[in-house]
Amino acid sequence: MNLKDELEKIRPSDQRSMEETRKHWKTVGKPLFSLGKLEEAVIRIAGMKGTSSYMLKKKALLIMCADNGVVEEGVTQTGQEVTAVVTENFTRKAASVTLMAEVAGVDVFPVDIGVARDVDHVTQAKYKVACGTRNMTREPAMTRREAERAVLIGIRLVGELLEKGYDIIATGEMGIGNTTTSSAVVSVLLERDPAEVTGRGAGLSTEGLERKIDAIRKAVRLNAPDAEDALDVLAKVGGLDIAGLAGVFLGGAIFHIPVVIDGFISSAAALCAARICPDAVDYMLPSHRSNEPAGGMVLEALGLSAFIDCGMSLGEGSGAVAVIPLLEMGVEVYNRMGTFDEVNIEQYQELK
Ligand SMILES: O=C(O)c1ccc[n+]([C@@H]2O[C@H](COP(=O)([O-])O)[C@@H](O)[C@H]2O)c1
Ligand SMILES: Cc1cc2nc[nH]c2cc1C
Repeated sequence: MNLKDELEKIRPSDQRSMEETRKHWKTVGKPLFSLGKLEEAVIRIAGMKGTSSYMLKKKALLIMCADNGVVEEGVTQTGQEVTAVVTENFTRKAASVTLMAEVAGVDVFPVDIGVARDVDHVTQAKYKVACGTRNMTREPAMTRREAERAVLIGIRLVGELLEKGYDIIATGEMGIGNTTTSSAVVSVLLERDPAEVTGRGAGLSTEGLERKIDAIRKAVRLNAPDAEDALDVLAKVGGLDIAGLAGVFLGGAIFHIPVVIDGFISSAAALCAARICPDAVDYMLPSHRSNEPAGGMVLEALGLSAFIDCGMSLGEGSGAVAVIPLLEMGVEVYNRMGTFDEVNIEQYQELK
């Protein structure tokens, strides 16, 4: 698999299917546009799938798990060993998102793309690019080749889920230190000062937050990532989880499957994918606005608006899984609700 060849397969979403869906919504026996963003999502998914007639039956959550060398700089409240523990808990239904996924009927696929130690029962070792990244305040987090391998793994995993019959993919990640790498990536790509886009992650003291901002400044100064080259940014100041997820977003566009963005880290990956191939945004769906300070900022840069805003900052795919039932409800009304004629109501006129 070659990244350039894969990217050439990406086309914008299908306008005709979107137009048909938009037209049908106007005949559904309810006040026009009253399901708001859900109606738009149903229209956008039609464009992604290239048909106005579809269902969201099989739902998957892909969780990219990886460690980050920058943790050595004291930028996190917990040690990096937590990454492996939570990763293993995904396979035992003992993590928060696995309980949420059970409620939503979403199948969970944890992927060890770069956890520092070997983890049990997680998708095969073939996906592990490295045992964590290097400390970006001292050297590039990874080589360009490693970043590209992680992106290609993300693409490949989407292809495998398509073969298994999945209709929609939620994204998630687990990696102590990945809010530091995400803030670094976002600060470079959006040309923002690190202080504006950096928060407390999974809980950090005010002193720790200062160290985190300093570490990002140091890493960006030392590695000088090229803001015009998202793969360079990923390699120098990103992480294997972010690179893998960027691949998942690109994979959605290649295989015509909607991919749901989760929180801040997942949004940073979506931004990288959008910079690598702008048409990939057509295949992304937002979920929630993360409580990290730049959560909303990244969605805005992507031209997307969150469905829910409830102060979440858990990651793992929790926000993406939370909106799946909402999306299914939108599709259900679109497919099964009677038209004005069928429910004996005279059709409303669209206000001019
Ligand atoms: O998704 C988010 O918006 C989010 C915001 C803050 C923290 N997290 C989760 O917390 C971990 C990263 O936090 P930290 O402080 O170790 O960088 C990582 O495993 C993420 O899943 C996730
Ligand atoms: C316990 C724990 C669970 C997490 N899930 C996602 N990030 C996390 C960070 C910690 C510390």
